[in-house]
Amino acid sequence: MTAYLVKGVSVVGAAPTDLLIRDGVVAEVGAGLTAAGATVLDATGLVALPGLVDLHTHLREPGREDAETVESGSRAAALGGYTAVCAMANTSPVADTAGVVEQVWRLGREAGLVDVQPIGAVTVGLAGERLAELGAMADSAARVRIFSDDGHCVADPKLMRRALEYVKAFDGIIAQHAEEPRLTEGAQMHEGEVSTRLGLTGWPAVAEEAIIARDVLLAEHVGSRLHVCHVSTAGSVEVLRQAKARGVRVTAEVTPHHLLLTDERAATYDPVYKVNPPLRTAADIAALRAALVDGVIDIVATDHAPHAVEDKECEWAYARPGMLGLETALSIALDVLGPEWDLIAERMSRTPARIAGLEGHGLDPAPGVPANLTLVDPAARRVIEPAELASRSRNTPYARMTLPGRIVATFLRGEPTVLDGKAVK
Ligand SMILES: NC(=O)N[C@@H](CC(=O)O)C(=O)O
Ligand SMILES: [Zn+2]
Ligand SMILES: [Zn+2]
Repeated sequence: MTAYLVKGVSVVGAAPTDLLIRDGVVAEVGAGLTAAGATVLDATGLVALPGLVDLHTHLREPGREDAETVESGSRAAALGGYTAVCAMANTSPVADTAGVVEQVWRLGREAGLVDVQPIGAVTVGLAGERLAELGAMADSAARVRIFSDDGHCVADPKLMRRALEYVKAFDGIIAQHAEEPRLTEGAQMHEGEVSTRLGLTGWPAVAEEAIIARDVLLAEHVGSRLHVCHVSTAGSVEVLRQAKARGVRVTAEVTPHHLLLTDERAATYDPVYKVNPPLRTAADIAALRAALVDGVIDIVATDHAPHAVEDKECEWAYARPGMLGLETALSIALDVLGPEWDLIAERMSRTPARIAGLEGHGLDPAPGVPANLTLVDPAARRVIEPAELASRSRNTPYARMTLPGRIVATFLRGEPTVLDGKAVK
């Protein structure tokens, strides 16, 4: 195993120092380190962050390997600075049994680029009718702790209650895609001025807010853990703020795209901007940013949703919702938050690792800590070229945009997965 001596790096924004990475851990931290035989990396001007952790990734394997595989998604993640991702259950077949979650977990191990933690489905086939084998998935080799029907809402309140009760036994979490389906029938975009102007059926904010309000009450009643996926409205932030103030065990995520892009993008009719929940208004964005800073929203999660060309390059109404996120998330966070390294580390690494219970992740580089970390060049700017992405899909909403920040290197347990901005394997 090669040792790496990282010279002159700023650890989470602190004064420059050196890091010695050896035998899978950060062996030493301090100025003027030397180490015979170590590969020296000049990290002048670079910032070291704990490896990023994504609580919400769609890897599409099994079933849609043309859009993404565990391996291609893992490579995209590593290039984005991630060392761990949680893989959503809406694959084909659905990850609703011990067999499927173990398959995804094993594929992640074989790829060896990030730790892939499968999320299990809440209901059989995501159909919302009966609970999947939550206990068997929890007891499997994949040790599933987060369950989600993401892509669909667990709309039945009784089923949601039973799911929350069931996972309480092993301190599991239900991650809800909050969308009251009766309020979003035929919806194509955010319901508001722009949808009226374009004549497209709207997806009202209340469809999200009503489910979050219900679910925080259910979680409070049961005393169980709820996680809210891709929060997108100012009203949702207020519901979460009140719930947290009462001590409800709820955590919430926001995506990079909901922090940056508005519903005005739909006026292009380019389906790359079609996503669930839909892009909202500038006022929503302002509320989401403030909530991310004050902690009402706990984390940034990508909702990386790769789609094949035929599912995206078609008429808006027929296009699948979703956009890529892994390779651009850190850049969007930098753009939105500025070089607030401690906040970025908190929202993109430490807190998601803690929520998901991922051991060895989300820890700042320090002596003895597993070397799961990423090196960022904050001064670099890059033009996003879809064809250059490692994802098998091309549906990035940031095509040809110039974004700040570049991932220079990523280490997983002391082994580089990215060096000099390129994937190592
Ligand atoms: N976000 C999306 O628009 N799409 C996701 C599903 C989801 O996250 O709801 C997908 O699987 O493509
Ligand atoms: Zn969703
Ligand atoms: Zn999703």
